[in-house]
Amino acid sequence: MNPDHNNENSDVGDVAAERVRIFDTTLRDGEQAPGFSMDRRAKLRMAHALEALGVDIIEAGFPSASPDDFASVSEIARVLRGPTVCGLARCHDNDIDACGRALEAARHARIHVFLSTSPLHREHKLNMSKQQVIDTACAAIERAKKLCHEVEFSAEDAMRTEPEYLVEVFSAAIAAGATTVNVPDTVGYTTPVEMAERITYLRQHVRGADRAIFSTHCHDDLGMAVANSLAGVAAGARQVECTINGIGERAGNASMEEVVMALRVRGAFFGVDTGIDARKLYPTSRLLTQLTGQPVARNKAVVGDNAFAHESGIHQHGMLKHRGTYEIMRPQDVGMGETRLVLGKHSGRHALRQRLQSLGHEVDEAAMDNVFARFKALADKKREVHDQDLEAIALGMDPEATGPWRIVQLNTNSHLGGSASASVKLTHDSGHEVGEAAIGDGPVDAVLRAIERATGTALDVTQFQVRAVSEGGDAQGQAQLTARHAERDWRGSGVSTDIIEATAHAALAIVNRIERQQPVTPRAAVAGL
Ligand SMILES: CC(=O)SCCNC(=O)CCNC(=O)[C@H](O)C(C)(C)COP(=O)(O)OP(=O)(O)OC[C@H]1O[C@@H](n2cnc3c(N)ncnc32)[C@H](O)[C@@H]1OP(=O)(O)O
Ligand SMILES: CC(C)C(=O)C(=O)O
Ligand SMILES: [Mg+2]
Repeated sequence: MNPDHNNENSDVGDVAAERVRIFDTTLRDGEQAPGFSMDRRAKLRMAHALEALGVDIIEAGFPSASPDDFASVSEIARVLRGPTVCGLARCHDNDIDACGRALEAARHARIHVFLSTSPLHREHKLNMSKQQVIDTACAAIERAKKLCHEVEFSAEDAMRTEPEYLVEVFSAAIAAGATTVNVPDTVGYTTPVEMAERITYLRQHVRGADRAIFSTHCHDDLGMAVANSLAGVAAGARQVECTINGIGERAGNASMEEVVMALRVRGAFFGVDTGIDARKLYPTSRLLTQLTGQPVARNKAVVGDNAFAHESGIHQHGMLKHRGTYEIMRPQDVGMGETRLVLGKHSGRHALRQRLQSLGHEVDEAAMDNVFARFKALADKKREVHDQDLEAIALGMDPEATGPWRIVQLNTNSHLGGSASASVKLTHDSGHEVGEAAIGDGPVDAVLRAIERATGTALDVTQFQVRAVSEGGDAQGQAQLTARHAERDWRGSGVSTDIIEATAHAALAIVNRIERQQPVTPRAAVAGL
């Protein structure tokens, strides 16, 4: 690789710019954690999303780790034209050369070499003296520099390293050609005050500090990764290493969405911003959960399901008066759709009335007490009260009623690589029994079709989710279905040790709701079965 070919994206000379570079390591540190491995296709998909998001540097992998990681880094380097593509290397000639080869086709490339500097790591892991660490790091940086103009050096376990020694390490690293010096809190041990002090101290004492970007790389073992990264920025760090959803070794890395939104929402406090298109944060987070199969917690900041959802009556009342009472950013700012006022046992009359009005039900003051009491009674039993439940209450019907349809028999048959068939026998409260069979793309589809035929109710399924609600081989599965019917969304759920049966119960719950709220002549009655 020509070491000068990527000069145009160089960090050097740009130190004063008040923009914080976002260095994404989802595809390296993020996928290093158990359960988060991604294959080449998944990594490439993620890399495109990160490019669209506007990250400055993508750490695409560790080329020496495996042939697939090498191939992933090469491919990402070849296809991405915007961000700098970076590969990680130990201070080993083979690692550095492999990194250089993997990045050959990159428009903007960076080799990231690292070596531990803390006493614990020097003594027990590397068996190196202080001077050997400096010499090894410098030799590695010089080798990398011959392959690539941009070289980052990380002092692994920097926050447990003697500060004066760290000054010597970084001074030597910059003299050897490092353009970014990274200060990792590898084990998530530090605190925000210490991080700010350390970055300030290093910027004051490292020789050649004005020729390099100082960077943070924080882990979340004590839940302070984002706070520590922001403290580093406040003290002058101009690169933050982070990951989508905060994935990474052990408890993870600093979460990109949190860092980015903190810098944006508290822009006046920090006085710096990033180049991230924040409206793509949520879609990118969702993509990662799909590619890894690892969901984020409901209460995760910025991208969790509850980040913009309110169930408590007092908060809902405030939100109805002024959004700013309980939200410091809008869900739209991070690409997440609308704020949700979820009705549950903590909700009050203001939110209930507003939702009923939006559903077309004006409830006068006299009737409201009764509607509210029925709503609370139901909410005590259910986690969330849905629109259909509210409609039933508003119409004076029983939201907990079951039937009229019930399952008597269910059989499914599926063949590997082929279609599946299902047959159902249902009874109707009117006394009729009806049996139907259908084929489909898999047993779930076949069962849904058989139920549609048997009940005469068309279900256009828009969402389908199955999750375990207990543990072990005999775990209960809960199926949740949302279906479109008569221009409305209808929800139903079913629980069984057999997920196909759970699905059938969920579908029937929807059909029953539709029938109870919009009484139709059941097919059984029409057919006279
Ligand atoms: C803090 C971090 O996140 S560091 C990055 C961690 N990521 C990974 O480890 C993922 C990828 N790693 C791998 O696939 C493998 O560990 C490989 C291919 C890199 C190396 O595998 P192996 O050669 O079998 O070594 P192994 O992983 O068992 O041990 C690590 C070796 O690297 C050495 N080492 C560790 N860090 C460095 C470094 N920065 N520079 C030079 N050598 C290092 C260790 O001392 C040890 O050396 P030894 O084999 O001479 O005892
Ligand atoms: C390789 C380095 C930057 C790292 O991941 C760490 O120290 O946590
Ligand atoms: Mg790390």
